[in-house]
Amino acid sequence: MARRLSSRRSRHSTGFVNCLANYSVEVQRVAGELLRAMAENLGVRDHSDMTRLAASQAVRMNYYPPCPEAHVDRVLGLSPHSDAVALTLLLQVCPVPGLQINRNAGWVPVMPLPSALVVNVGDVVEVLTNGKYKSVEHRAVDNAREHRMSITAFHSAKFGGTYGPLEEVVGDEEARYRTINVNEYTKLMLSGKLDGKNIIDAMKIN
Ligand SMILES: O=C(O)CCC(=O)C(=O)O
Ligand SMILES: [Fe+2]
Repeated sequence: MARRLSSRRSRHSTGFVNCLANYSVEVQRVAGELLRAMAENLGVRDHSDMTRLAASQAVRMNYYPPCPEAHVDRVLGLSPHSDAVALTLLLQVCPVPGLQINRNAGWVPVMPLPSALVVNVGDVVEVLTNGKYKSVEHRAVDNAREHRMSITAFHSAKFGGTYGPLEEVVGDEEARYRTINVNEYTKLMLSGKLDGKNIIDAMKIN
């Protein structure tokens, strides 16, 4: 009996692991394609200047239990922040709304659409494009009666290179952000807390 249970459990977890592995590969491919399209849109000749921003990936599952105290002034699922990575692809797993973006100083809900991915421009894309693409500040609110789940796939460059405004994009303008090595940037990212656009503020020149 115990053996049957454990083999069933391992069959289940194999299914889960395979499913997650396939999902992460496909989503990483989509992130690369989106970055390629951005490069083209910005006139960046070597697309790899942008596509390298999807070379590494981290996947996180967010679970928000029902919260009777849910009220934006008292309890939040996730505090306002921009993603400090390059590009986030987010799947809202449940039909329960919760994600909101900051637009014109107000919070706008992003309603879940079945099978649709939400794409969040992250701080690293803002830096490389010298602010032509801006990272989006967002937050998650809890629901009083229903639980909610989201899966976020964060994309960044591999360690070893640098993050800084691309010369081709800056052109005759001034670079508005510092250039920093990826390892240093990652330390900065991991040492900070979720607090609005604090990382991009630290990257701004002046
Ligand atoms: O749950 C959500 O919709 C937002 C998740 C999020 O912003 C994050 O994981 O960084
Ligand atoms: Fe986020």
